[in-house]
Amino acid sequence: MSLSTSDKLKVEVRGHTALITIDNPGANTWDTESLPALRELINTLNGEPEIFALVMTGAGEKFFSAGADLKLFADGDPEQARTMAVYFGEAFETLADFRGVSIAAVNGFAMGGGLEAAMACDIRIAEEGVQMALPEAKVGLLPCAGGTQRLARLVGEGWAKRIILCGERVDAATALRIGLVEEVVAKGESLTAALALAEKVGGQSPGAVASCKRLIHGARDIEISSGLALERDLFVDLFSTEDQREGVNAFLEKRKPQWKNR
Ligand SMILES: C/C=C/C(=O)SCCNC(=O)CCNC(=O)[C@H](O)C(C)(C)COP(=O)(O)OP(=O)(O)OC[C@H]1O[C@@H](n2cnc3c(N)ncnc32)[C@H](O)[C@@H]1OP(=O)(O)O
Repeated sequence: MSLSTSDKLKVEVRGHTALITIDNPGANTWDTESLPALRELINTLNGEPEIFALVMTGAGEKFFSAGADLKLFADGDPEQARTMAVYFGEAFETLADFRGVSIAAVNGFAMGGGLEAAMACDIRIAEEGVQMALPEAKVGLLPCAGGTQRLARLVGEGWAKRIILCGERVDAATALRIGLVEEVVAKGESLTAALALAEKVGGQSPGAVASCKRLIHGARDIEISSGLALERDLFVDLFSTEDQREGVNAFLEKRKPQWKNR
């Protein structure tokens, strides 16, 4: 049984990692089929105790994703625009809240909603030569899939303004320098690098990882005193899980832990 409800989103499970490939012939654009499918897929993965990480990449060599299918905006229909904005929001917020670790293997152009998908992931690995942009204003639109919010948080307001307000494209080296991606690898190597990183997640307690992700995300929006209090509470909560005892005892017994995700 396929975990995906759309042919435009291929899924393959490799160990503890779900490999998601955006596969919409042309430019791997997002549309009214693939966005709800992504949201459903992440919800399904959240219920799969054996899945600790996901890797997202684009089919082919040229595009990670060129963003929204611009054909959908040709009529200037506000209702259709709202539908798309809601689909984007629901899909990428669900992706950002994925219980495990998400890694974007940016193997080609990441434009508009394509870059917004990558930014909704926890970590981005880009290939030399790829270009990234939020060029929505060039076509009279604005990034409505988290771009104005996530880019500024990742790279600061100055670079977010250069990229969004000036329509500047960044290459992989610049993206690394400004903090838009965490690693740059040779052409054709992003998937291997992303899967290798995802493999490392498999060595960590999934419950502890989920709590840490919640704390890191919360740190953006709450007072540090509240964040520190939540950190203590979630630390104590781990002691109600089997994996906490398994992790510490495996270390003391010099063996690999067997995570049960509970
Ligand atoms: C909330 C989200 C909003 C959004 O995401 S709005 C969309 C934001 N994205 C963009 O504006 C990117 C648009 N695409 C481009 O600017 C260019 O592509 C690239 C610079 C990425 C690559 O340029 P090049 O190498 O010349 O390729 P090519 O011939 O333009 O693209 C191959 C085929 O893909 C189609 N395509 C590319 N992007 C989109 C798109 N976003 N929506 C619909 N079609 C797209 C083209 O038209 C063409 O098609 P054919 O082969 O039939 O001529």
